[in-house]
Amino acid sequence: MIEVAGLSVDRDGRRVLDGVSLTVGKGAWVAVVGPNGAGKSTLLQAVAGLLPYSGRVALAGRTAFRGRERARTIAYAPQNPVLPEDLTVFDYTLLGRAPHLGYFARESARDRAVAEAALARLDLTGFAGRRLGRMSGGERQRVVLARALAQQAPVLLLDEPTTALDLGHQQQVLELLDELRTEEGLTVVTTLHDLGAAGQYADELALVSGGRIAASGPPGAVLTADLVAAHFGARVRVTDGPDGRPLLALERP
Ligand SMILES: Nc1ncnc2c1ncn2[C@@H]1O[C@H](COP(=O)(O)OP(=O)(O)OP(=O)(O)O)[C@@H](O)[C@H]1O
Repeated sequence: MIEVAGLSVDRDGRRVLDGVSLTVGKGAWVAVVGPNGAGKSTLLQAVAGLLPYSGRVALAGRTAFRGRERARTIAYAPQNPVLPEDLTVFDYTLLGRAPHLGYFARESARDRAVAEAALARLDLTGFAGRRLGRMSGGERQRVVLARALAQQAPVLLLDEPTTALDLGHQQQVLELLDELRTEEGLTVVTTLHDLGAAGQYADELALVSGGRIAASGPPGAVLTADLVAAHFGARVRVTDGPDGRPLLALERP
């Protein structure tokens, strides 16, 4: 579903991604992990077509998109979105339907139903009439995810979708993404700072470090104490969980 080959990106004249290659199959969940400034968000933005790059990015075999076609293929939720403070939660979520509307067309009853369903999945039904400027950080983050879901694109690119969420909502969002890919065949790419969550949910991890892919593969191959020490400068103990997925615990140096 996503094929990235030899992807390089320069920002302010500095190479921040250098020859990155990554393949994500339909229905797969790849977690992009790595230290601060490694290039994770840049990778997602380039795949979403929001940054100029060199190299190849193909989505469902296509490299060129016209108009709103890309937005019908990919829903992207940024790490730090700028939200219009006066817009209501419902109207913001409804913006996710824009790629499906004809020019000058109004949203249909079905578009409104899709937006309502997305809000319900993120526990936000009671907030539909609230203005975005009056929401907490975690509530706003869930609204951004609701808008991405309302887009009904087959590929979800989510930059740190759980950072502002309390533990219960983190689990809810991660379970929801798992359900979307296993039951509806969506392809999911997330950046995740929480390596434990990445190891529990993704089927593959891509470790980005210094603008390159330093390691990739199933969670057990990437979440090793040595790789975590080498790329994050952190000391962790890794054990096998009951399902064979790695469990990480921080160890004091
Ligand atoms: N708008 C920008 N203009 C110029 N340089 C940028 C911009 N955004 C990010 N960078 C630089 O590009 C590099 C990669 O940044 P990026 O945001 O992709 O990292 P990241 O891995 O997502 O980091 P974090 O974990 O801190 O979110 C960093 O060196 C960063 O300073």
